[in-house]
Amino acid sequence: MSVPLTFDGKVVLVTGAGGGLGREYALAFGQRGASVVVNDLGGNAKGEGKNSAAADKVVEEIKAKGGKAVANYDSVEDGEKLIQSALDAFGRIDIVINNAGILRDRSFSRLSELDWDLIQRVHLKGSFNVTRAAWNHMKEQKFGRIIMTASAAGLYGNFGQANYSAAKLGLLGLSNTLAIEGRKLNIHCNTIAPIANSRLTQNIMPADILENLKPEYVSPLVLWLCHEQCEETGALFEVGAGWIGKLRWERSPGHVLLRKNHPMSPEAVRDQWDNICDFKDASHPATVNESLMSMLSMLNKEPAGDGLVANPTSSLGHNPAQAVGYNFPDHTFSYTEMQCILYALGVGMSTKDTDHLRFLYEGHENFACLPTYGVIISQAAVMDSGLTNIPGLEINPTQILHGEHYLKCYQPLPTSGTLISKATILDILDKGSGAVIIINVSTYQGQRLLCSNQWSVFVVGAGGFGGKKSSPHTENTAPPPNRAPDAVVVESTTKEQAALYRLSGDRNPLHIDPSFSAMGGFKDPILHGLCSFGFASRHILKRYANNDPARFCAIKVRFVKPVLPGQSLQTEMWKEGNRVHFQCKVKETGSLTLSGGYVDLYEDQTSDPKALQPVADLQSKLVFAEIGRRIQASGAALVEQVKGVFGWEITQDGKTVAQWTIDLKNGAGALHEGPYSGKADVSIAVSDADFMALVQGKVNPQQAFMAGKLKIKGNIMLGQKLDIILKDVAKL
Ligand SMILES: CCCCCCC[C@@H](O)CC(=O)SCCNC(=O)CCNC(=O)[C@H](O)C(C)(C)COP(=O)(O)OP(=O)(O)OC[C@H]1O[C@@H](n2cnc3c(N)ncnc32)[C@H](O)[C@@H]1OP(=O)(O)O
Repeated sequence: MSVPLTFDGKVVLVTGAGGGLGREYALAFGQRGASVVVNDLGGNAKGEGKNSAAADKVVEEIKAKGGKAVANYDSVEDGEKLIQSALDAFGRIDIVINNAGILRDRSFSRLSELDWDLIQRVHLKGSFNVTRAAWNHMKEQKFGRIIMTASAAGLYGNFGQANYSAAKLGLLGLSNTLAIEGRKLNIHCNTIAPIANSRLTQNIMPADILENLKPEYVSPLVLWLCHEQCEETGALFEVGAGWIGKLRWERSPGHVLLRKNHPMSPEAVRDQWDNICDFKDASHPATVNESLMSMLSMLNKEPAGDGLVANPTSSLGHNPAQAVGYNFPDHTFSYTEMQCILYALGVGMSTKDTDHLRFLYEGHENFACLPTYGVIISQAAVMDSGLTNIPGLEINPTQILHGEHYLKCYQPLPTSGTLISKATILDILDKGSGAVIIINVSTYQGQRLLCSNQWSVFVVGAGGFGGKKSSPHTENTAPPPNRAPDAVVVESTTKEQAALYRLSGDRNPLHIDPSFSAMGGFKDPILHGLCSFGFASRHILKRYANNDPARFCAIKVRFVKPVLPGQSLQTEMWKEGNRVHFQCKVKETGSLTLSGGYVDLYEDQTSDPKALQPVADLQSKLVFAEIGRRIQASGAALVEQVKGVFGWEITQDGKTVAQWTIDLKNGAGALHEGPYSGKADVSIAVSDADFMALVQGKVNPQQAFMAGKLKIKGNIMLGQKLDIILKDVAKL
């Protein structure tokens, strides 16, 4: 035998409980252990008069059966008083049954404003007042059950009941939203439409069924919906004569009328009327999101271009030009080795590739940060302050796509540190189908510029504001040479690629939340553009720069089509001097996703020392800069562990004129000098004469170092693993 449902310890308020359905609910709750507040004003069906007898009688009935009950005679318009009765008598309120109601039936032409107002005040506002007074108590105790009473007149309409129908369907709307707001608080709200013996039913139902329209056939549903075991919320039931049915919305698949070259017009609606009203393949949206998504899925079936929905309502705000020159607040970004590793995983690196280990393992002797991590640092400078708070701009976040990107690296990124970024809106372009916001971000470590980024943010549907079409400030893409690619790499992204990539910082819901991406016009969340960019750039770094981050100078690309997590990326590369042109396709579909891309590489000095260019007249014009290659040193076994390659570059008028590298594979005696303590910032010391000889390529830097003519100066702490970062080049 199943366990009976009881309500011990629970306090129930039933409004309009002096007779009919309300009385039945009150008795049933009382019988099953609940403490009951029996509310009834004691007026007649039209809401006239007052009489305490009805409520008192029900209280007595409950008590006679051993139950607990008190009476309340207030109008539901004074909701606070009803709840106060429950608190005064029983100390809490758990369940509210909004049942009280009156009728003022008249055909619509005779309906007065008073008829309208009275009905709204008792049914809709009364239920609101009572429920709101109970809400915070339920919220605090994390339990609440609420019933709203609608009616078939509200669901379907009924002659002479315009006021009543409106209030009854209004209660359903109220209940739907309370169910959403209460879900996390364990407050459930459901609506019932009891089928009563009325003029409506009298004409269409057989007499034996009408006899069965008894209140005791409704209360079991109400009790179940109010029990703590019941999970149902936000639902609507018709109930009567021993039958219970659940209702939901049904929507026809509908028909998209707006197409390229086919404007919306009343004639188009007329011509498609049958299709609009055809319920074959109907859907049953239960939430706003579901409703929107099924609508968008219809739109996506239409050829609106690249899977995107035309969005004629998107705009860029009242004064886009005002935003040009806007400076975002300076942004501080701190990160550790772990974030470098997380980013490397996010752009598809794997321990399956042993040469990826230097980006995935902080203990690796050449552990490094991928150069494209610079995009994450720069993005935070914009996103942390937000694109939606810029004076003059009003951007719909669901319409933002990454259009193009340019990254220039001046120094390899440290594997941890605190960097400062400065971001500015450089220009805003009107591209017709969208607006492009160009944002420059420069990232510094102290005073040294490490990298700069140029973001082209495409706001779909926000064009046509009369702005300029192009900007002299933008870095341009470059088409690939007209020949078959020199190299092709195909690599699969995973289904979780976007979920993993976003952990590095780009939390745009477009890449994870189906309802958000649906609002952007996509069937499924799409991969971050910069994730595909990360894949492609490391394909090039591996193929043409031996995975050496110090050789990565710059990258530019346009995002032409979205990629879905799980699709494979095919990077096609063409080498032209120090520039590697590239483009990326989605292998499964063959469509181009990254176009006009290029990576510029710094000269390779490690493999070909002879490539060092002698420079004639540097004496007074040298600008020193370090290229920041890192050496790892650790503890007692310092000599063996100080391995690797380091180097620096010299620039003249902002251009690189010489780069040197030194291989420490054979030991680094100079590091043995001095007390090993303190910080690990070091500099290079070299004499004037040796310096010029080095610059002119007359001396091999490796030999100069081994001969002690080139020294590393700085302190190292024993017993700790350290990154030695070349800070400066100093002349002795
Ligand atoms: C700093 C923080 C900012 C954060 C922002 C980024 C946050 C991220 O989380 C968001 C992402 O990662 S989104 C994913 C990556 N991006 C994409 O998938 C976009 C793919 N591209 C498209 O869909 C279309 O190209 C599309 C929709 C962009 C354009 O298609 P259409 O509207 O059909 O345009 P079309 O008719 O081809 O061309 C019209 C004019 O626009 C120019 N244009 C086209 N694609 C562009 C693009 N990708 N970038 C910039 N400009 C672009 C065309 O050149 C043309 O202009 P003109 O007439 O002057 O030649």
